[in-house]
Amino acid sequence: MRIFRGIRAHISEPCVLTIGNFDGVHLGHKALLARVRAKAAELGLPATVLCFEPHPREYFAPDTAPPRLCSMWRKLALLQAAGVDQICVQPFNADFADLDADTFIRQVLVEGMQVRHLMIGDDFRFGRGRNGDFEALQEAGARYGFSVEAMGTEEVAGERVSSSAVREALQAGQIEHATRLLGEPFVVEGWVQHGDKIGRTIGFPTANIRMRQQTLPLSGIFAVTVDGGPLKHAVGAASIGYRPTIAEGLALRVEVFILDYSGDLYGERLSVRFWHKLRDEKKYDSLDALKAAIGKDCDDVRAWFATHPEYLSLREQHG
Ligand SMILES: Cc1cc2nc3c(=O)[nH]c(=O)nc-3n(C[C@H](O)[C@H](O)[C@H](O)COP(=O)(O)O)c2cc1C
Ligand SMILES: Nc1ncnc2c1ncn2[C@@H]1O[C@H](COP(=O)(O)OP(=O)(O)OP(=O)(O)O)[C@@H](O)[C@H]1O
Repeated sequence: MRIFRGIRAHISEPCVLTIGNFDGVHLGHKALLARVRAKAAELGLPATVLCFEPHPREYFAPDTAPPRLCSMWRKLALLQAAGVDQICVQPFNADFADLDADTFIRQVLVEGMQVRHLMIGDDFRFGRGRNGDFEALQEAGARYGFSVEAMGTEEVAGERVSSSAVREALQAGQIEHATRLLGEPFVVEGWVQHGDKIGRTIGFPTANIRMRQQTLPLSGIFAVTVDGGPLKHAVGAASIGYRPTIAEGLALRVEVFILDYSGDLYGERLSVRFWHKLRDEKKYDSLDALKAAIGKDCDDVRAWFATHPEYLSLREQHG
């Protein structure tokens, strides 16, 4: 898969194109990408994605933009797995945001990307003030010689699949629903770093995952599986929170206690898959009370996996 930064960076081939943020690469995105890939094969052209960095909402409202579902690296890996041939990552800056719909079509789609067929979602809007729509694209396509196709809405149980819906499910603790929308469990990936080494003193040493971002779309205590280093589909209890029992005002921490494992994971890169939320984080009166709570969490994790055998086949698929 080829990756370009910016539309003027030598995309010299005509292509079948789709555009969007693709945060999380959920089932709606996957359905759209399957259509793009099929059309690209039919026309003998590369299946191409144009996405933006930062996301437009992060550019316009950095303080209120929602947390990302995945890192740029994971997005690229998921797009590659979906059969995309090339990706153009366009910096979203003041100049780009200011392009009106006509200029966007001419400079970006026609001259920059050399689009021959454009596949978009049913709600796609573009250009300054989000003024451009499907009709504008069709009209321009007739003028410039490209075709445009809008994909019908991809739904799961009557609900439109969207990155926002996945975020809302995660925020509400409806992890199984997020899994249905994504088509696989939500993942946090990162390197294991040193924590405060309190966990081992209460019998629950944890792998602390280094996070780049300071916000995540979910919080609390979860049943998870962990892959990476020596671990393959290891079962664990994960905590995403601020550890109020230890002190006030601590930074957000993602940590996992891996059941039935003892060993050194420092410096390993782990993927933590979230299957089920057990509870919210709590401030306990003592470390003993915290220890008892984590012990119960581990029992609950075992019980959850024991009563949900379907996760076994899913973790084989997505491990
Ligand atoms: C399954 C699990 C549940 C946890 N629940 C809470 C909690 O409810 N409240 C809290 O303050 N900390 C909670 N923690 C975080 C602990 O405070 C943390 O693991 C401990 O401080 C060890 O930190 P360290 O890895 O830096 O040594 C939880 C951790 C795990 C693994
Ligand atoms: N459920 C869906 N059905 C059809 N097309 C979709 C669906 N979800 C997204 N798309 C399309 O995929 C492309 C990329 O989507 P994008 O990531 O920008 O939006 P989204 O997933 O709807 O996220 P958000 O919730 O932030 O709006 C767009 O063309 C969009 O219209």
